[in-house]
Amino acid sequence: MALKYPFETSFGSVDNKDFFIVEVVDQNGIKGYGESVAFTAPWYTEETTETTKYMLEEFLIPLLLGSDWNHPGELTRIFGSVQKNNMAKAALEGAVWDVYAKQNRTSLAEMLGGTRERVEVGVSIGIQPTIEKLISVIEKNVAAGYKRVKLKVKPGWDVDMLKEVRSVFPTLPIMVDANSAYTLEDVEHLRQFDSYNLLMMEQPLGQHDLVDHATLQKELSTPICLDEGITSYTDAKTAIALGSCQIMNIKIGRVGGITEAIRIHDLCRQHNLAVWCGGMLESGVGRAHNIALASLPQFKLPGDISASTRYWEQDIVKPEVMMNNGFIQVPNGYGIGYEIDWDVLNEFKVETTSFSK
Ligand SMILES: O=C(O)CCC(=O)C1=CC=C[C@@H](O)[C@@H]1C(=O)O
Ligand SMILES: [Mg+2]
Repeated sequence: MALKYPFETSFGSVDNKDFFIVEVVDQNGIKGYGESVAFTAPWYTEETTETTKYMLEEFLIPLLLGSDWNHPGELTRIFGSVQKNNMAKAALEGAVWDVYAKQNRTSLAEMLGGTRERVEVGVSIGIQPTIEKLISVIEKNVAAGYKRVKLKVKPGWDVDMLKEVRSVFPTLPIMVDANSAYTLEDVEHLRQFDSYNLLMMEQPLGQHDLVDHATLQKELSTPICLDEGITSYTDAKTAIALGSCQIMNIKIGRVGGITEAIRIHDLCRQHNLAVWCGGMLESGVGRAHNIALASLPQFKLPGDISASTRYWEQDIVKPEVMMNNGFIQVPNGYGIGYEIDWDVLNEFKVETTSFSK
């Protein structure tokens, strides 16, 4: 699916999202859906759309079909014989969770222990060609109702940019995401970010460098949030023990599924760290999973879960995901609470592969 606008980060630009939808059907014909969230190139994590497909076809689907289990919460253990490949695991596990909620005639949000009727959301804005263009993009999103803005930063597009943005939007809740564009040698430079009253600074340093993030957090008053650095419950436990961050971004795909995401949520709740739900430029299917997860109590900060229209001319779910005044209503229909719009999905479909028990 072509994005409405290219999404530029410190690593490069995404113009299209090439992904697949996993459909799981139970013995009674109940269908659940999951989405692979990896990109076509491995810049964000090591996975790509094609590695996800390979891991599912060769390992994860055969494991699912060949094992005995009663609850989607058991899949993390069953998939444990495959190392990493979290986005592949999450695509399948998410579809099973959807079936399970539908079998139990409840919404996915309720099944997961969600407590919110609506979730607060913000918008993530990529690097723009000019400051003027950035300011007009922010204006447009604020006018649409988004109340928190995340700005991508990299060396050369950071403090000067923030100074100008802050002069136009003095009170707007703003955060930045560096996708590991800095090192500890930049500490004096990064200290300047403290002047701009930022909600947080997301993943400034190396992807898995929890030690350097802990050192940096002691130097900055801006809270550090980890994204790429948290790929499991164990990472979250280590980051908390070291003081590597004050906030965590939870992405279902990055941590290997909903079950692991909830374990991290519960751990952060025990330690009083706020979490929020990150995005991967998903279609409506992945977005629906994010909305359900973000209804859990420790999701205390707005997530990167924008409306379908922010990225897509036409989404593959009906109704499309809608944002109203900075909030998305948590659907109360069974499962993910959105239907697949097959007319639209079939227009984008390249191939289908089926597996059965
Ligand atoms: O899906 C969204 O709206 C958020 C997108 C977003 O900010 C990101 C998606 C994927 C990789 C990154 O560039 C970035 C992030 O790091 O959170
Ligand atoms: Mg990020």
